[in-house]
Amino acid sequence: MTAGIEPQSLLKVRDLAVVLSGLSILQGVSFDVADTGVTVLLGRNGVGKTTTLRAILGLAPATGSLTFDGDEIVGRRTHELVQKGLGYVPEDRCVFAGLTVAENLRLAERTKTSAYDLVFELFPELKKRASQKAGSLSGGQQQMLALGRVLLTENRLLLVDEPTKGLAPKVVTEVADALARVAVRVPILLVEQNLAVVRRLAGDAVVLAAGQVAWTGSASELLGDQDLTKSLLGVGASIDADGRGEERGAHPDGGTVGSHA
Ligand SMILES: Nc1ncnc2c1ncn2[C@@H]1O[C@H](COP(=O)(O)OP(=O)(O)OP(=O)(O)O)[C@@H](O)[C@H]1O
Repeated sequence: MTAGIEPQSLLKVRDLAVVLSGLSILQGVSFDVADTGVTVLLGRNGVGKTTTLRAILGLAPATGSLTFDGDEIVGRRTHELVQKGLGYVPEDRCVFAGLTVAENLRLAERTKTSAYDLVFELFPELKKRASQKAGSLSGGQQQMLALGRVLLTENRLLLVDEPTKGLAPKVVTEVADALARVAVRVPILLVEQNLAVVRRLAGDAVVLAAGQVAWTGSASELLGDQDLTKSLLGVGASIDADGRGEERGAHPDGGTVGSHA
């Protein structure tokens, strides 16, 4: 960070509540997303991380307050939020397998001045593979295509859900490097279970537990405290072959967040 320039809040989440199928999924969630770098949303399986991203995007019915770039956006429709500069990379990436890389990118164009130069600078592989069917890309390449799509337009904030899930360790590192390059340009609210990736990327961390905020602070502070990490996330572990961990005691250098205790 440049001396004297403090990060500002780009998104203020206050008292966010979501009820789905009669079940209270989020109860009074409040946190800030800085206007630079990566803010990571952590928590054990099923605590409401994806629901939080979906509520911000107007994809889940929410009450409370969401102030984005100074405007109240709670209850706004998703297409309006996309026009305001919220970009979403969902967990399943949503690339069109039967279309080429170029066609997938073209579908994301919103203006004539789409930022292809930036996308190909960050992800040269996408240019090389422009005529390849997206379904035949590796998992990591598909993730880069999904990131490339949200970078084509001038988004103010990217919401990225578990981009390294199911990827091999080497590819996890590539995707983490890609996210680091992206985060220099656009702030990211990231749901990520792999703590090595969190350590590599995150500035601020928000930990959810059972639909509420259990802890906020810096990611390095959280991961530097093994007892805290273990109590909040039930972790840690060394990374195994598929990049996921298993619980073997608290070693937050690697490992992935566990299930509910
Ligand atoms: N449409 C729905 N109807 C009812 N319950 C839902 C619905 N969608 C999600 N849930 C429940 O809400 C809770 C939070 O789900 P969510 O996907 O937000 O958790 P998460 O923290 O992202 O989990 P994971 O780490 O496993 O992806 C879960 O118990 C889930 O079963």
